[in-house]
Amino acid sequence: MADKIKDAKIIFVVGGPGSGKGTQCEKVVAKYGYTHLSSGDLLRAEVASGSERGKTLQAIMQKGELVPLDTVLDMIKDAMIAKVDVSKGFLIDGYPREVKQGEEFEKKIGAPCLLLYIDAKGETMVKRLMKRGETSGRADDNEETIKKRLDLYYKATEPVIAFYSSRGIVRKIDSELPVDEVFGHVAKAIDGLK
Ligand SMILES: Nc1ncnc2c1ncn2[C@H]1C[C@H](O)[C@@H](COP(=O)(O)OP(=O)(O)O)O1
Ligand SMILES: [Mg+2]
Repeated sequence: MADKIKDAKIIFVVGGPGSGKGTQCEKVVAKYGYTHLSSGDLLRAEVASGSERGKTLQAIMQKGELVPLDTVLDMIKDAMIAKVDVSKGFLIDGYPREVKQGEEFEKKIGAPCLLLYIDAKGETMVKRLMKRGETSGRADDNEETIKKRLDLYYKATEPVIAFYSSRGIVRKIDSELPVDEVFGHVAKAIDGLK
């Protein structure tokens, strides 16, 4: 099983909260038959299940902090194994948040062939999240937590981008554009994969 995952295409999708990662991943799934795994969605599903682990996670996420590395990674790996036979590849959305997470992912699962850096301005992300908060029901889509998530994002993500840039696999995507135009650039990056 683990070997099969190694043969699959793995794309990291990185960007701030509200930058449009989920929106673009959905479109990639529809066009390319990839499996979309959002670390945030996996964690929220665990919270919704009401398990003990879910309760601990909820407390961390409500504060806008990062969940322990091994927890996220185990959840991603389990989800990948479940889908490996029916996927053209995997979109790992919202991960890695830190360089260390990326290194652990490669040790336990495999190496990414592409990192899509979904880039929007801070003010744009806040606006989109406030709007999403009206309907998302997400405990972290409120103004105070949004600010914390953005601060943490900027601190933690810049080193991640630098790390993978040095490998030449980062494609920066301007996510200020309308959704379909953003997707045009995303599709170009994926079509460029061998
Ligand atoms: N290019 C774009 N232009 C306008 N709105 C966008 C956009 N991409 C996403 N949105 C909207 C959809 C959501 O309500 C909100 C956040 O998008 P999302 O895909 O949930 O972000 P993320 O998964 O990165 O947190 O912004
Ligand atoms: Mg998302």
